Amino acid sequence: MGAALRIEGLSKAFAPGRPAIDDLSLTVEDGEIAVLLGPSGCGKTSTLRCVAGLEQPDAGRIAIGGNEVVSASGGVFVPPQRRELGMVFQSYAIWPHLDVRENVAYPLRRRGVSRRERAERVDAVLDLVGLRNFADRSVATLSGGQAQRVALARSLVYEPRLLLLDEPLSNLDVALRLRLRDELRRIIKRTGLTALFVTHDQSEAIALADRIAVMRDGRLLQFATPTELYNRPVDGFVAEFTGAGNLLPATLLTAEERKGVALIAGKRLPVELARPARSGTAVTIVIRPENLRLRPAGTERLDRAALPGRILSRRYQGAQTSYSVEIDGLVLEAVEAGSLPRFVEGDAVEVLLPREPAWALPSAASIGVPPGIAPQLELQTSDAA
Ligand SMILES: Nc1ncnc2c1ncn2[C@@H]1O[C@H](COP(=O)(O)OP(=O)(O)OP(=O)(O)O)[C@@H](O)[C@H]1O
Repeated sequence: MGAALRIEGLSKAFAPGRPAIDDLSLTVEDGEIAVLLGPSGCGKTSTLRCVAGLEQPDAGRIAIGGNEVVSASGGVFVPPQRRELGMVFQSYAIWPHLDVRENVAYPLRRRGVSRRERAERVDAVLDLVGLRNFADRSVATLSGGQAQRVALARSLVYEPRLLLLDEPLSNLDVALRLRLRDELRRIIKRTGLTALFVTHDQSEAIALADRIAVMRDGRLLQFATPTELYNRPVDGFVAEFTGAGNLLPATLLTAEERKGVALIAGKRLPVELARPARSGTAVTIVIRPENLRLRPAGTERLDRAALPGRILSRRYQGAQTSYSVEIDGLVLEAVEAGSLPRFVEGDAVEVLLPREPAWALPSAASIGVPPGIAPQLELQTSDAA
């Protein structure tokens, strides 16, 4: 028994020279929810369709549960109906002339499952998706969220080897989408199924996934847990695509292996390096706005991690307020939780940098600080503790 899903060297081009999928490799473990995340046109749906057997790749291999279903070079192509997959799409695709129970029972009827077993399995799966009381309702009378749960129940009822979901929540209103995404994770986890889920919505990916695969231009940039991805993005694109982030230019004062100290707005900041780099190298520091703290200027002794600044603008968002803060020529974004904003435009504030080392990416260009400059820069910090 191999991994639940193994994709190796997958490539597909619909037009010459413009690959929709570009040498993509990905392994999804048994019982894992993997999410393909990326901007429109990056190749998420094409990848899912290759796994489903709705598209033939130009190169690469796909194995489901250890069984090869596609090998472009080996001439293997198992048709979709023999891959034992569950599929849920944006459009619910349920039969309008059948009631809820008949819709969910349909795949079992097609597989020749007995009437009695059908009834038991349909009841169990309707319980799971919270639609037991709707079993005899016509699907025409259901809300969007209920209809999508019927589609989900129908794809779960025959216990597929792999569940494929393509933006299944995107037709629903915001409140329902948020509720159903949490429910969806709970339901999939209770069945123990392996799932591959496509979305362009980073908050949906973070809430649903065990691991997220970020794609751009057909390529896989990073495949990692939501916390790893959010806190240790491999590059600026992943950092920005996974949520708001401050990408700040800085210079490494010291560096050893993956640890270092960077100079940012005249302050020394401990950093963790995405890739080993030498002192004097230009880096980009990634700090999430919610990891910065604000306090009124002059309330306490200016300590090592506090940067004096001024509020440029604020955006009140109800549960939180976002601030743009100007610090020594840099503009930082900071977020404060709570429904009452504490600062107004023009306020003098201090920005407290996180205590734990900040994440530093190699910058495209190194500014190459000449030897001897770094110690001088260090002396400029008012309180180099
Ligand atoms: N059948 C097709 N014929 C021609 N080009 C296609 C076809 N399907 C996809 N493409 C192209 O391949 C690229 C990847 O498309 P794909 O649908 O996989 O992206 P996606 O990441 O799922 O985007 P979205 O989030 O908008 O659905 C796009 O440039 C798209 O235009």
